[in-house]
Amino acid sequence: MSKNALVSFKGTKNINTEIQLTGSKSECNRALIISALSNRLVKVENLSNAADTVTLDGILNSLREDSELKTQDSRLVDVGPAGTAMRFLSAYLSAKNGNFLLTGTERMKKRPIGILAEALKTIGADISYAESDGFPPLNINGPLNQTTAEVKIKGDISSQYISALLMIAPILPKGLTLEIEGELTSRPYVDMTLDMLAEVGIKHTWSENSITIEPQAFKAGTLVVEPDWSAASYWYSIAALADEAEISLPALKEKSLQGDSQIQKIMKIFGIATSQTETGISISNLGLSLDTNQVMDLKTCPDLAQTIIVIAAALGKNMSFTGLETLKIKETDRVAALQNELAKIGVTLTENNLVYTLNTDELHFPEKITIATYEDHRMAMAFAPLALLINEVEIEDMQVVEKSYPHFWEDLKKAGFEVKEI
Ligand SMILES: O=C(O)C1=C[C@@H](OP(=O)(O)O)[C@@H](O)[C@H](O)C1
Ligand SMILES: C=C(OP(=O)(O)O)C(=O)O
Repeated sequence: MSKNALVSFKGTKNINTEIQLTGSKSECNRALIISALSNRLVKVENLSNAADTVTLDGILNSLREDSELKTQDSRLVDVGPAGTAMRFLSAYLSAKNGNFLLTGTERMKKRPIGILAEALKTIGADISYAESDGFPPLNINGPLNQTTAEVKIKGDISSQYISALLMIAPILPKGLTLEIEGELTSRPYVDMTLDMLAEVGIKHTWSENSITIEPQAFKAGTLVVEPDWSAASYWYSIAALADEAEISLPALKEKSLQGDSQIQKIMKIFGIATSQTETGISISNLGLSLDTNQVMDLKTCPDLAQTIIVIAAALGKNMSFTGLETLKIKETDRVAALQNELAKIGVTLTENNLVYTLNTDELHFPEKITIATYEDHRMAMAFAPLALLINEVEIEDMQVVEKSYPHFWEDLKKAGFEVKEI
């Protein structure tokens, strides 16, 4: 039986705390794949305890043991709800020797992968869809026999397809040239992939829409993972909804590989200041609010969307947002989930020509609300800070946070929230 969290905050809403966040799951999952591709020449430091990272690490370790046993049977590889693991392993396993059935949760079977699978087939991979065309599970028979280095790939559905291909490019006999068609979504994640590859000696060229990586060897080294900026965003939310806040987040860097570090800039409009300290970053609520009458484009930081939209709603800002299209194919349809749950505080989020606008004219805070989480960690973490404004916030299926931030509830308690498991 899954448990719910009953979250409340008694007394003055002053938050003064230091929170040690776990490593970025995006950086970790790249580091693990790169380490495996380099035959462990590349080491990883500060591995996250995010369930998605633990899952990928476990899979890569067991594949390594299996390959020592030289099993010929098809191996079942189950990533659960981990999108990056599904996409990165599709490419990784295509390049490896063996037969695999790559699968995940029921939701994973509804998250498209056809663009990546077809690109892999173009370069010579042997992949077929085990259930529905274009979706996991995938049958993969590796290693691929590379026929071409050139592949066109749509950029506007998920950047994970592109990162997956870029990581295997150095070990392919012909390397890869990806021609990205349409607008590239979530671009900072592609930059992160290329930056991490560069750290271990892999060069690339990016000219107009084409990224090329020649066959080349990984250099020995250690990829040190920074704490997770997407997780940090919930502390910005807490700072914004509190009366006063001073929160230290050790080991985070103002200039980060993670695109979600742009939360620093975004939150200025809600009066939250960030400063780099010797040990990490520190955020504080200055009590000022800047102009929120702008349309905010979230295409480069989709994982911040729920945090920012819930903050704006709770502060009564009728803001507009663009770049939310990809939210529909994440852990849940995040737009629908936001619409359902914001309705519980009288807020609507409506779409017109791909512009989403909040209407907070009927905003109200009941004594208690119960938030459904739709198997989405970010629904739980984006809504829990409302306990600073609402006496009791019940978050359904509290363990959902494990996907990226297993200590979330413990950290809330540390900051003075009461969290009861019910
Ligand atoms: O490459 C990555 O680590 C990620 C890319 C993004 O996905 P899309 O590129 O599908 O938007 C992001 O939402 C996801 O949480 C992690
Ligand atoms: C979308 C996410 O993850 P993934 O695509 O890796 O499942 C996320 O963490 O918000």
